[in-house]
Amino acid sequence: MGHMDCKINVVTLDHGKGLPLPKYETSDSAGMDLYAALGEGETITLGPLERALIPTGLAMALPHAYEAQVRPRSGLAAKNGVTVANSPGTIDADYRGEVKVILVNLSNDPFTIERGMRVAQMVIAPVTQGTWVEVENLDETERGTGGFGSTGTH
Ligand SMILES: O=c1ccn([C@H]2C[C@H](O)[C@@H](COP(=O)(O)OP(=O)(O)OP(=O)(O)O)O2)c(=O)[nH]1
Repeated sequence: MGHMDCKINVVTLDHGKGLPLPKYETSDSAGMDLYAALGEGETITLGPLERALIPTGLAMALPHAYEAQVRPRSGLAAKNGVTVANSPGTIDADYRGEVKVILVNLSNDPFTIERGMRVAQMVIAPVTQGTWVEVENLDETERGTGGFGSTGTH
């Protein structure tokens, strides 16, 4: 079965010019890696617990009822302790600004970001919007109000 297709209009911004568009690395990759669209020779160094907004050089128009999620790359997180501070970041379909990655360094060592580095990944997903139905009582269930570790304790 093929993947759902989602055509996304994209504009490449100046400082990202020359970088490839993000792509799926394998035929079944869920996310496309986002490149740091820093200027030629520009670097950003994150000290321990520091964060920064990393430009991707992309402005896009997702179709109605889609979103994009900015998620960490597991390699960066495991090797360098560098992750996405607001993970998953939410890109709304009506957002026309530059997509940015909020990277945070959770390690004890400084981490330097260079132009073209793959700093995060972006997953395209369909959006469901909920509609409230206000009622007096909720139906009864086996779980009831139990949560936060309530199962398996008796
Ligand atoms: O990691 C992210 C998260 C958000 N955005 C952009 C796209 C998104 O559509 C917009 C607003 O994001 P969000 O709703 O998460 O931010 P907010 O703090 O609630 O701001 P706003 O009041 O502008 O909605 O910012 C990014 O570029 N990267």
